[in-house]
Amino acid sequence: MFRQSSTLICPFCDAGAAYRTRPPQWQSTRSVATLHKRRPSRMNLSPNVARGPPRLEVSGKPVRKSRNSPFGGMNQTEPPRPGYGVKNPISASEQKRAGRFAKDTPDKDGKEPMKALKMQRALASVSYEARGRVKQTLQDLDSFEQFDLLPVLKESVSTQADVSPTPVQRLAIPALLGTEDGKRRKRKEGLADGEKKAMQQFLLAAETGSGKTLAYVLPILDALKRAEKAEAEAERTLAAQQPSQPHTTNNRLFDLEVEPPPVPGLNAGRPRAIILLPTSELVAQVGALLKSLSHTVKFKSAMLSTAFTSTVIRSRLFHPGGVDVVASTPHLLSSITESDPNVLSRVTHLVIDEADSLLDRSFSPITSSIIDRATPSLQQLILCSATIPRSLDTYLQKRFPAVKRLVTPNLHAIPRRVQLSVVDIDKLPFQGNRDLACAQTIYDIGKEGPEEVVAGEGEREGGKEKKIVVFVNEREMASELTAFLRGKGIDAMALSRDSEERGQMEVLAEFTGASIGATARRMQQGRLAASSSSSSSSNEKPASMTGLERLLAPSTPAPTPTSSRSLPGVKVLVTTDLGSRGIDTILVRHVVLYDVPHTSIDFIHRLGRVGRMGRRGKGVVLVGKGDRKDVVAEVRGGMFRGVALI
Ligand SMILES: Nc1ncnc2c1ncn2[C@@H]1O[C@H](COP(=O)(O)OP(=O)(O)OP(=O)(O)O)[C@@H](O)[C@H]1O
Repeated sequence: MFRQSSTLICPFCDAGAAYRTRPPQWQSTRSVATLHKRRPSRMNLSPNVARGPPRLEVSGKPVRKSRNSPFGGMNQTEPPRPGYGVKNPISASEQKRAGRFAKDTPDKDGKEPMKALKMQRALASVSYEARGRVKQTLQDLDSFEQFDLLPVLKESVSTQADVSPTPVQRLAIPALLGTEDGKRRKRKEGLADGEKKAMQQFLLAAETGSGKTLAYVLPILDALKRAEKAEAEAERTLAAQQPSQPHTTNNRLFDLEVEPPPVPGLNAGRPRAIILLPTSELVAQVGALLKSLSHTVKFKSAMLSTAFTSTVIRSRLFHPGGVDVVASTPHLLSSITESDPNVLSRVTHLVIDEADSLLDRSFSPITSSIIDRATPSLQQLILCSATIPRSLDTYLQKRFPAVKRLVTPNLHAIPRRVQLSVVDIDKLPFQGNRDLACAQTIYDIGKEGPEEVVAGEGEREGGKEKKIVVFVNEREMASELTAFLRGKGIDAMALSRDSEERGQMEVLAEFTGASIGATARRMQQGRLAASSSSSSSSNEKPASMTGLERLLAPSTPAPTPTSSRSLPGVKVLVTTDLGSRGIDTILVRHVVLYDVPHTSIDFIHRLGRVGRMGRRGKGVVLVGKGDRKDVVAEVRGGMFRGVALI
């Protein structure tokens, strides 16, 4: 029964008859039933029940019946809204808490959301359509023989890599040679004397460990050798065209014969190609590749970095025999060119390797000034990177809008052959102790079965040991964690900007498998010269010490044998971002991310130390309370699906 102002509506009356307030006979339901000559117990539903309750009105306005009452859901004449009452299997907040925030399922637009990574707005996007197009064009190239490279270069490649070219090499080599359309090399004959071809600009972007170095080194060497040949031919032609002057000679028979002054090496201090790299370690790595190629291709290379003394640097750069290719850090090269601007006067090829680092806010002014000063003679500017951050993308659009982008189909994707697992440090037994979780993870890896053996690697120095790289976000943490791990009986070494530069090459060589013989010896000589010129401090250690001995020597934090445990056959490198860029850690199968990386760029570079050149690899990320579990989940989801991170 509904009370409406002073009107009462009878629930038994089909017509919904209204009565005046408090009629005497409405003392009870029974009396009402009697009034209508019906028994409540035999009540039938009205055939008009589907019409719904009578429309209630107050002062002519409809009144909404509240559903928030025990009978609110009764007598519904319309179906409830779609999905009403259907239990959501996992609510959005539940999913978020569980760290699996619906990243594996596309949203309603069919796009992969990657919401957390999107928030970071770190990487420039490359359309899947463009990737697909590139993939198709690369299909037919499967041998170095198909490239228009000089035969001597093709031969030397077979000593470097006895296999087929990688996608980035298939893409970049023809483009840099100018033969990507299948036509013959474009010659410069059409140019008038002194006229210079417009500088070509390339961005070479491909996944980590995919052979980018060889992809730009081979075409550069090819160009240098061809230019050298062309110059020699031109000189010969010029000499042949010059008329012989017998009369003059006869007339001067009694003149004093004046020898032309000795021409100092024309190439001394004026390289034709320069490769800029962000760290001394990378200079050494690329320098080693150049050195090995120079044995067959015959050219002169020099590596310049602060790991060498100024005497060594000068003697290399200004060697009377000349220098063709220089690998250097930007700061060092910039300071050299301040005092000797001619160093850049003949450069035809300039490579900015790890361009995302070298053109970021900290490096950009110095790198840009080198580009500016080299531009007058430059034929090719090659930017090379494993990631294209948005900042680099914007820089290129503004500064080099004509840059040709050579981007491989798998750019920004961490390969599926790399597995990423997660260790929750808040759970037992770690209870938030990240150091302990890291040590236990290393022990777990150490106790796993033997590693996949790759042909040739077993013979390399230390090839049978397990190599693990641990990445930390803060460089102060590198030495702290190293000391902790040593205390737990783990053979750990630190590599960060705080570490002594001495010994870094030797430390890295244990993880890259690089021959530390000649290169390290040269670096050692450079360092020795430096140390002898500076006042010897009590911290100086004998030069004969190996990298490990140096690290273990008293001036560095000594390993505290607090643990009776030990983990033989495992070597650990604790490093920062310094060790994540470009270092070819080909012997490493495991990476531990002690901290959750700040951006997807860091994820790509750090996990890129494993899974290089088709190898398998494992990554373990330690996550705790304050960490971005959503980011980790998205990266894992992306890796699982084999899609590019954003
Ligand atoms: N065609 C090839 N076949 C097999 N191995 C190759 C080939 N080209 C290069 N390599 C080897 O692959 C390894 C990785 O090469 P490189 O360091 O140039 O990779 P990258 O793409 O520059 O990596 P990053 O982005 O980490 O700097 C090196 O050990 C190199 O010798």
